[in-house]
Amino acid sequence: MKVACVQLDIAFGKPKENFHNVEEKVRQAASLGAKIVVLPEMWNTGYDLTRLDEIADVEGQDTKKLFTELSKELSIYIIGGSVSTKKGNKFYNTMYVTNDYGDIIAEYNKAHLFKLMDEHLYLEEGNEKNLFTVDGTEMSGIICYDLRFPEWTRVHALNGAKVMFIPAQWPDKRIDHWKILLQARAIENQIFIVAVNRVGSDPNNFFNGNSMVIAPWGEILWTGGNEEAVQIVNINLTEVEEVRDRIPVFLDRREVLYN
Ligand SMILES: O=C(O)CCC(=O)C(=O)O
Repeated sequence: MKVACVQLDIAFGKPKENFHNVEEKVRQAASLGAKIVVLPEMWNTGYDLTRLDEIADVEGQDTKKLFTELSKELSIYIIGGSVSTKKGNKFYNTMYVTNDYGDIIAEYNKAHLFKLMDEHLYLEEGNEKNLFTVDGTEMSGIICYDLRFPEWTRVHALNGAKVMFIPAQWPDKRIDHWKILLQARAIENQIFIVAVNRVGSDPNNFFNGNSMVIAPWGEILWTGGNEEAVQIVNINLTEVEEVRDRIPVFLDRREVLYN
């Protein structure tokens, strides 16, 4: 299955520019043969949180329109990273997922808000898991800081996810944590991890990419550099069962000990 990681720079607080860039890159990914296209976190506005009332996507309308149209036209799944949304009078960090017919098959609000970037002051946290099916295979998506909570990844794996997508705006100063945690989550859950970080900078942080695709045995299939990139990576889904046969972690769990 061909997955495209779209590692983007993001224009701070400028949704129009970002929509333009995203459309161009998604088209490029499709032309390279991608079946699934993955975007980074909060790509519409960046972390321009004080202006959300002006710039967040109201009810996700603009994002949903772009994704449904592109997915249908190009016959691709879009794992839409995330966008800042306004739903009712509240703001969220929201992932939309569309299938290759242009239907929205998932909508997820980031569950763990990141205090170091003031998310808790402006955004509401989500309370639902995020599971969806791509060509018959169960997959899932969490967002950035969610990665630091192994129980959150585990609960998705226990619910059948064989691939986990993780869009992010993870700053360069903690990029070692990003790489190690991604690899650990792949190995401990015996799943594919497809993690897409942004590049560039905003008024508070520098982002050096290092998007990653990791196989269930822990092999790193691709690591991005620190510039924009549209990278196709082929993942072989049968590896999940092969790895689980080799070391049957899920059969050996002792649920009774964990509460
Ligand atoms: O956990 C981290 O170090 C980074 C998290 C983050 O940047 C985010 O959740 O937006």
